[in-house]
Amino acid sequence: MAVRLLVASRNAKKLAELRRVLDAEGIVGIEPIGLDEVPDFPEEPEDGATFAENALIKARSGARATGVPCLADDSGLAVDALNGMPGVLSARWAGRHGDDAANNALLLAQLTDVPDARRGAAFVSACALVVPGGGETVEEGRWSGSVLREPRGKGGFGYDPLFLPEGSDRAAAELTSAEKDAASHRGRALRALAPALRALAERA
Ligand SMILES: O=P(O)(O)OP(=O)(O)OP(=O)(O)OC[C@H]1O[C@@H](n2cnc3c(O)ncnc32)[C@H](O)[C@@H]1O
Ligand SMILES: [Mg+2]
Repeated sequence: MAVRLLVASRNAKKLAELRRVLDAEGIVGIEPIGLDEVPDFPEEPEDGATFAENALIKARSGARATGVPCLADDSGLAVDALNGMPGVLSARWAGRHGDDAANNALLLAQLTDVPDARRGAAFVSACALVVPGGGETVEEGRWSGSVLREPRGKGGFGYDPLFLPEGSDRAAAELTSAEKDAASHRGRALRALAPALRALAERA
């Protein structure tokens, strides 16, 4: 029988990406379930200083509350000219959690006078797996690029319309899902976690 794996994200588009990458990895014996399939539990504040700490906060609380192995992602955009911010504050950069349009507008305004040569940035994802009684694993993935001067494309979510991946002539929001997953911070972090997920499936 398959091991249930709670994929703990309240961001529907991020959740879809996580499920897609898990699917593509073809890990036999894992059945991903969402937060809507387990009883409600209180959310803990994502107040860690790093993506890895926050990913662990989320995965630990999901595993503790449900007794089910839990996978969580914490991610964001680290902009060179802003000393790595918005970073762990990416989801609420303009003040209101998850307001992508306001976050993008504020980021653009902050970078108005930053020349093209200094608009470097990277998406970072930390993916954490916490198994009750079975340990914790965290893997990080990075996707380097730069911040555009105006939004382009309708795909993805968050800062994707403003992110030009290194070596690409299309913004992240102009890529197909498969193209984004192959290159993205989240795709890389989750693929690095695949051995731990396979071990979990085999243990059961
Ligand atoms: O914590 P959960 O419930 O998973 O959902 P969230 O949206 O709050 O997720 P985070 O706390 O990890 O914040 C991540 C933010 O960083 C940005 N971000 C992360 N990955 C991104 C991606 O692939 N493309 C564009 N923006 C991204 C986007 O603004 C997200 O809201
Ligand atoms: Mg969050």
